[in-house]
Amino acid sequence: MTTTASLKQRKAKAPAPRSVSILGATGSIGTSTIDLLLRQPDRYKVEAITAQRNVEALAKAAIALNAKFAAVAEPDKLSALKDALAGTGISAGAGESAVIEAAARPADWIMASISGAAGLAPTMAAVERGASVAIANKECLVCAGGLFMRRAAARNTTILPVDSEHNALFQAMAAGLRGDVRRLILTASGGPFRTWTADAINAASPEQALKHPNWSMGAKVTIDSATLMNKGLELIEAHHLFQMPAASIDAYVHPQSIVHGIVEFRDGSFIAQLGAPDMRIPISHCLGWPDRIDEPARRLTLEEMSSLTFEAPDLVRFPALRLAREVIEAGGAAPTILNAANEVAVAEFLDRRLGFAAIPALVEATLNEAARTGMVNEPASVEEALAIDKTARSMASALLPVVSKG
Ligand SMILES: NC(=O)C1=CN([C@@H]2O[C@H](COP(=O)(O)OP(=O)(O)OC[C@H]3O[C@@H](n4cnc5c(N)ncnc54)[C@H](OP(=O)(O)O)[C@@H]3O)[C@@H](O)[C@H]2O)C=CC1
Ligand SMILES: CC(=O)[C@@H](O)[C@H](O)COP(=O)(O)O
Ligand SMILES: [Mn+2]
Repeated sequence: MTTTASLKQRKAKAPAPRSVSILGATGSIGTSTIDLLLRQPDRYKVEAITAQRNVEALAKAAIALNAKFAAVAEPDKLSALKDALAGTGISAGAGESAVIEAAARPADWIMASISGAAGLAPTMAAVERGASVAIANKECLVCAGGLFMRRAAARNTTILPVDSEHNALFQAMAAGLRGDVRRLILTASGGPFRTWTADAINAASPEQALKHPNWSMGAKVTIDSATLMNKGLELIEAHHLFQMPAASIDAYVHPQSIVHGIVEFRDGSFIAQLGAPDMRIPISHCLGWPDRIDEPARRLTLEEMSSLTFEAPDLVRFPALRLAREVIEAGGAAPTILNAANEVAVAEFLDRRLGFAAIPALVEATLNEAARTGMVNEPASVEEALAIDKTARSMASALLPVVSKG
C-alpha cells in the first residue's frame, strides 16, 4: 500500500540528477544518447552539447534537453546559434575553443562522440577534467591511445567503452580476472561487400558502401565498416583500452551482428555479449554503469540467436586489418598516420575522387612515405598528435594522384 510516509521516503531516496555533456550531439551516437536522456528527464541535467556545423539540430537538442551551453565548432555559425537560442537562457559558443570549453565544463558523465581525429582535443579535455568519459570516438584512441590512457589513469578518469565490440568485451571481462583472459575477439559484420569479388569491390560506389547491412551510423564509420578499416581501428582501440597485445586480439566476421564481442579465458571458457544491433544498448550500459537501464532498445528473441556464424576475415580483399596490425607492431607515430590517411581517403572516396580499393592503398602509401621520411615518434601530447595528423594528411593528399592511377 502506498502511504504518504512511504511516498515521502521514496522521494527522499531519489538520487540527485547526474550532470551530463555530449560532444557530437547531432550525430548518430549523439542523437541515440539524447533519446535515452529524454526518457528520464528527472535523472539527468545537461551541462553542454556540441556539433560541428548543424546549428538547427544543435539548438533543437539544447532546448529539448534544457542544456546550459551549446557550442558549434565552425566559428562563423555563432550568430545563427545565438539567434536559434534567443530567449532560452542557453549560452552559445563557437569555434574549436568553445567545443573544448564545453568538454571541460563540470559534468559527471561525458559522451565523446565526435567523429574522427577532430574529437581528440575535446575528448582529452574531458579526460583531464576527471569525470566519467564514455568513449565512442575510437579515432582519438587510435591517434594517441598511449597518451590518452596515461592521462586517464593520472586524472582518475573512468573510461567507459561505447563502441559495441569494446562495450561487449568490457561487459564480458567483468566475469573474470584480467590475468585469466587468453584472447579478446571482436566481431565484424563484414560490411556490404563481404561476399563481393575483388573486382566488384574495386568498382564500388559511395551509395553501395554506405548501405551497412546491420547498423545505422554516420558516413565515416559506415565506410570504415565497408573497408574493414573500422575493425582495424577497433583492434588498436582494444589494444589500448584493455592493455592487451595485438597478438591476443582477433577479429572474426559474424554477419548477423548479434554477438558483439567474446572474451576467451585460459580455462577454455568463452563469455560473449549478445544484443540487438542498436547502439542504445551499449550507450545505456555506459550511461547507467554500474547499474543497468530498462529497455533501451528492442529485445532480441532466442530464435534470432539460433544461427550465429563466424569466419576469419579475408585480408586480401580487405587489407585494412593487416595494416592495422602492422601499425600496432610499428608503434610510434604509425597509428596516428594510419588514421589521418584513412580520414583523407574516406573523404575523397565520398567525394568520388578516389576508388574504393584505393582507400587502403592510400593509407599504405602514406605509411610507407612517412616511414621513409622518418616520422616515427609516438605523440607525447595532444599538440604532437595533431601535428603528426596534419603532416600525414598533407602526405596523403600529395599521394592521391599516384594512388588514383593504381
Ligand atoms: N554511429 C555508430 O553507431 C557508432 C559510432 N562509433 C564512433 O562514434 C563516433 C561518432 O560516430 P557517428 O555518431 O556515427 O558520427 P556522425 O557523423 O553521425 O556524427 C558526428 C558528430 O560529430 C560532430 N563533428 C564532426 N566533425 C566535427 C568537428 N570537426 N568538430 C566538432 N564536432 C564535429 C558532428 O557535428 P555536425 O552534425 O554538425 O556535423 C556530429 O555531431 C565515431 O568515432 C565513430 O567511429 C562507434 C560505434 C558505433
Ligand atoms: C556499431 C559499431 O560498434 C560499429 O563500429 C560496428 O562495429 C560497425 O560494424 P562492422 O562490424 O561492420 O564494422
Ligand atoms: Mn564497433
